Amino acid sequence: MSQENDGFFKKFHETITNSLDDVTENNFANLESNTKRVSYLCSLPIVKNYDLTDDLQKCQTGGDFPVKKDLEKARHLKDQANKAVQNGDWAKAMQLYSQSMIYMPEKETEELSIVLANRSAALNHLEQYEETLADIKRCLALGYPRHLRYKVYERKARCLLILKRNREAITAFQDTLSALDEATQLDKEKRQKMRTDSKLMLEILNKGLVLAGNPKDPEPLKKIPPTPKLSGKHNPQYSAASEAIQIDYDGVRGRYATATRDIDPGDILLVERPHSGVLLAEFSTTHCQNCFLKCPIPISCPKCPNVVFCSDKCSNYAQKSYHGYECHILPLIWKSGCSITCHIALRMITQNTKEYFTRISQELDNKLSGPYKTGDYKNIYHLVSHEEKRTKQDFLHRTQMTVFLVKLLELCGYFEGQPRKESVDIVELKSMAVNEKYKEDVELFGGLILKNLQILKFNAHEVFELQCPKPKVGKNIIKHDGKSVFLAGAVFPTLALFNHSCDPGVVRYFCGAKIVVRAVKSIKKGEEVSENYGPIFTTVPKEKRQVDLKDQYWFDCKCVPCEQNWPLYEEMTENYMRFKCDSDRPCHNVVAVPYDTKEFMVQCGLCGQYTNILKGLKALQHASHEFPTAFLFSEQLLGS
Ligand SMILES: C[S@@+](CC[C@H](N)C(=O)[O-])C[C@H]1O[C@@H](n2cnc3c(N)ncnc32)[C@H](O)[C@@H]1O
Repeated sequence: MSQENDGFFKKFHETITNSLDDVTENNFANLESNTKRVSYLCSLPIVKNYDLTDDLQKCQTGGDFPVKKDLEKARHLKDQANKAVQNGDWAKAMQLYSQSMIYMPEKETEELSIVLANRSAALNHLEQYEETLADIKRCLALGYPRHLRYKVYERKARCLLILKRNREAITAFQDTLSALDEATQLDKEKRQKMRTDSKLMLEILNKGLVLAGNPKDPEPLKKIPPTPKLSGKHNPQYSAASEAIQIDYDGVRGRYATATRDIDPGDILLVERPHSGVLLAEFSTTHCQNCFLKCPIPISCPKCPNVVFCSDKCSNYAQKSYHGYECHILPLIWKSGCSITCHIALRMITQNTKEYFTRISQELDNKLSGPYKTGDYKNIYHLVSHEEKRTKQDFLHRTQMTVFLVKLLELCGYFEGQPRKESVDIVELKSMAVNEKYKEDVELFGGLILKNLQILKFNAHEVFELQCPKPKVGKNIIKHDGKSVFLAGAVFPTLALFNHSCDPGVVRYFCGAKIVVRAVKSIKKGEEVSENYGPIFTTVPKEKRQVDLKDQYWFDCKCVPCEQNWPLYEEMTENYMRFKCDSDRPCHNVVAVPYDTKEFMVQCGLCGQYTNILKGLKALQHASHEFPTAFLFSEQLLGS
């Protein structure tokens, strides 16, 4: 994935890089800490005085980039939705009301409540009863006009009836009756009819409840699929992982996972939510900003039209942590063209308070102790960053990104400890200079962001959504044309402790933002449990795998397929079986044997020794019984 796409950051990077003289570059290269690197770059006049005005003006006029709420647009969309209702197109109406809601300014509470009430009617027609109830709750909370409330109470009562929540339906019919007293604009006859109907329903429901022995209402339906559970108990030290895994260490490979017991194919070894995860800009109004689930019935942000949420829970969480700040700067992040990695590095800060980092800053360099928790930034801070191997150019580039991200933190109010009230005008980012009064904040948060950027290169994962159009059903087969779509980037601190193999023991997939890691083969107690960072031996030649892994993750892969030079799938013909040379001499050759051979001792073409193939055949038979599809799928790490 490319580091940046076109945007104003690229120009900033090129200008600064080309303007630094040798002395300044050497001064920078001699700095020994991230804090010093950021402070130094921030103090350079060329950086402080860098003028962004022109670039930003261009951004503002370039295309329909949504930045602020827009009452006119919201009203237009509402009118369109009303027309769709008249045509009986409830699905279109639902979409248009959702769009209207996204653009409606927060202060237009009554109009917003009407849009929500209308959307609840569309949802009711679409038989989305739980969602209808949720919108009714929201519209009432926003102060839906009293003289209209009878409509939503009656709708609520009928939804609850369908959901067999009869006790709640009784309350809703009672509310309908009370609301009818205030329905001043409703035709007298209609009002009377509605009153009679509601009373009748109350009578039937009350009698029904008594006859049934006053049963409790069923629980509301939950639509989110349950997250798979770990096989066996949680590891007491690494609670996102199963007890079947432990984390070991050696001087060459660093930390890596090993099996504490025999692991079977299909075992779930890890289920982890991201420490931080960021949705790509192109999915910001189709998927939940917080959990990445698709949002056919979105909830909007009260302040900006740039993101949507799938539920009040996700919305409340995001508003209270990162989105309160990012609401102001998201358009700037996207327009800057900086990578998703930069955004995750920033999110790792905005999701926690300034006080949190100030409090833990003294402990960050201490050795890790206590349970390893996904939400604990201290664990992130200790992930591999290969700081000692970095070049001056690498530091310079990442420090420039940091300068920009620190500026964004200033703009959104982070250094003041709370999100700013008024929205940021894009031209406020006139230069990269940060107010002198935030000098200490620049040091602390600049240092952390620069560290985050280094860590993310080796430890972030791409988050995918599996998109499956309707399966094609043929004679005796069901064919899915599913494809993985890159949706977001995230860092999973426990999974980040797994090392790579070109013949991995696990695959990973996603349930919303949570990652699930399952074994794809038998792994014996004491063996390493490796994941795959992208290149797999079956499809990528050894030379390319070695180069890519060295280039992106800075290690020499010595996994078995690399050491023994296993062939690609396409190089394997059905006419030959392949066996590792099993001679007593150290030989890495793979011996090709015709499948119809009558011999069981075959001679290696390299060392001349003989290998007994019966042992290998037996192992092969055993493995194919246990788990025939070893390689379900594997996605790349984010590496940038
Ligand atoms: C995601 S981290 C894996 C955990 C890491 N070993 C640790 O100590 O935290 C990726 C880094 O681990 C190391 N690594 C991963 N797989 C490796 C392997 N097969 N052999 C040697 N080092 C490996 C490399 O330094 C790589 O940049």
